[in-house]
Amino acid sequence: MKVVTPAEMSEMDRQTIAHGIADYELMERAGHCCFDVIDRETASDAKILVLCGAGNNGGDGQVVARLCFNQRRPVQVLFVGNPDHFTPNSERNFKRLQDTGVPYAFFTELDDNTERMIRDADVIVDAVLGNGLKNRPLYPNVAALFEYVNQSKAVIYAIDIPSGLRGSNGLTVGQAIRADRTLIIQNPKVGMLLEDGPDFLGEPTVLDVGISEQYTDSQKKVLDDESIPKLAKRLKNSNKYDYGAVSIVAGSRGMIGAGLMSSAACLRSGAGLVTTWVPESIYEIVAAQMPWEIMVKPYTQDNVISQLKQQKATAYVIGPGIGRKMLYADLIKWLIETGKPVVIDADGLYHLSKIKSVLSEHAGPIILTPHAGEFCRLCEITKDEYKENSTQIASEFAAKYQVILVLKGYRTRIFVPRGDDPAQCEIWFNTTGNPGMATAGSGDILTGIIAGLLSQTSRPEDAAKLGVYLHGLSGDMAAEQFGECALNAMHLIDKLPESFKTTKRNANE
Ligand SMILES: NC(=O)C1=CN([C@@H]2O[C@H](COP(=O)(O)OP(=O)(O)OC[C@H]3O[C@@H](n4cnc5c(N)ncnc54)[C@H](OP(=O)(O)O)[C@@H]3O)[C@@H](O)[C@H]2O)[C@@H](O)CC1
Ligand SMILES: Nc1ncnc2c1ncn2[C@@H]1O[C@H](COP(=O)(O)OP(=O)(O)O)[C@@H](O)[C@H]1O
Ligand SMILES: [K+]
Repeated sequence: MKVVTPAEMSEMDRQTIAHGIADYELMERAGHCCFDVIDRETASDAKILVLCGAGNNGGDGQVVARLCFNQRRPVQVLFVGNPDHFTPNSERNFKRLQDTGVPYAFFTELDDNTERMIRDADVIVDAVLGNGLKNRPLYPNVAALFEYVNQSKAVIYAIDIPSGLRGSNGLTVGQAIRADRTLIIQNPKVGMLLEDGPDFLGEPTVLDVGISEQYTDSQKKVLDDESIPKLAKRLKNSNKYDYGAVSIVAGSRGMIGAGLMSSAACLRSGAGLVTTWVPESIYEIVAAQMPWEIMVKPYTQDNVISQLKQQKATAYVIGPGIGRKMLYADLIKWLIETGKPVVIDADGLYHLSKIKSVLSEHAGPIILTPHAGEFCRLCEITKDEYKENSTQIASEFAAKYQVILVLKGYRTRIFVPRGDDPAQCEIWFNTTGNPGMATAGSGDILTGIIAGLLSQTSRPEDAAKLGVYLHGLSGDMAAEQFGECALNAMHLIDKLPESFKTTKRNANE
């Protein structure tokens, strides 16, 4: 399924209409689909209040109200928007609403009457602002209304997108409806998956109203059980060298756990051989704690490259827990020059940010796994610039440097460049994971998983996609067992076997 921007959604609407489905018919379908869900989930005597804007989102709301009324449900409409600005289809539905006899009122300000309407409602349907939201502050009376609605006890259903939430980036225009359920028309919008979007959305359901995603060339897609790549079956006639030898440069004094976690996750993800390189000063203690299967080797600032040269590796990791005291620029340059796949994470990204130009030319695949802060440093942008426009900036970065970018967050995105046009960059939005994973070491484990998979496939992007998906799935399984609060990074490693097994596409091992 594609993820779209509001502009791409509008183009899909336009093309679908141009190809023969009348816009009034589309609105009718959208309203019917929303009504079906609400009708199914709501007690027959629940008092329903539908808030309708002047645009087509409000038109969808009017259809819902009419259908509720026809089913003898207690329903009324509050118009939040100037009726002089009705779109033609809203206007047409307004006439039908009047003919049907649905009770309605016009909102002017938050007075006793509107407060009572909201207080009395069991269900509030938010159809004020949808895909046509513009990035300007709400009028103060509407902002006050939204605040009051958000405090109500009613179950809130948002149609298409919670009003006030920006479909482009998940920021609000200052205030937005905080929905319990969002009934998404046809395709998820980018902003539903980023920043505040998921918290305002509540529980989402995507409704198929017959708008076709073939009418957009959006390269943004949902990464789910259906779309994850498949690992090749292990041949009987194979040995450990067929599944890669990963060299991991990780850990420093005070941060020994990072290397342990990355390495253990890498091993669990199927790498044939894992060697972990640590500074001499922590060698003894790391070696004592490392799983038996993993080789641990010491290095110093002076001999690190010559040491690594002696060990044949099919993929490299640099970063988890390496800190900022030692110098890693030469090592990073050398790793990139080997032409082998390299995963750069955590403080590896800090060191990389000082020598970013080394990315300009590279032969082998590079996977970078920054969280938002690390990415901002790498791109020299502010947090606000990131929030406003992260999808565009990250596409440009991935295309410019020809790297696979794993941009971590609640819904981690994997950017896979296709040529040097950022518009062609594939963006995969992961669907697994939960806030319980916001815990120390969780990222180190992701890096290990990706490296382990990288050593078993010739398609690095597959390792990134599958790694992110399985990491999140392990997190969901751990949250299911322990709850989000008590979830620790090590639980993710414990759950890896189960997540590998239950992933449909890998279950035929
Ligand atoms: N055929 C189709 O296209 C289909 C569309 N469908 C539905 O239509 C929805 C999109 O409808 P849309 O394009 O009419 O825009 P919509 O979201 O109603 O908003 C426009 C109104 O909001 C106002 N407004 C905007 N920003 C504002 C702000 N910051 N603060 C305050 N007001 C603001 C704006 O005011 P104006 O800027 O004109 O003064 C105007 O009145 C989509 O989400 C889906 O539900 C489905 O039925 C399927 C078929
Ligand atoms: N709120 C959240 N919901 C889902 N996943 C999260 C959340 N916060 C963090 N994560 C995931 O946990 C990992 C954290 O990585 P990172 O910030 O590098 O942590 P660390 O450096 O402690 O290992 C990432 O994979 C990220 O996607
Ligand atoms: K809405």
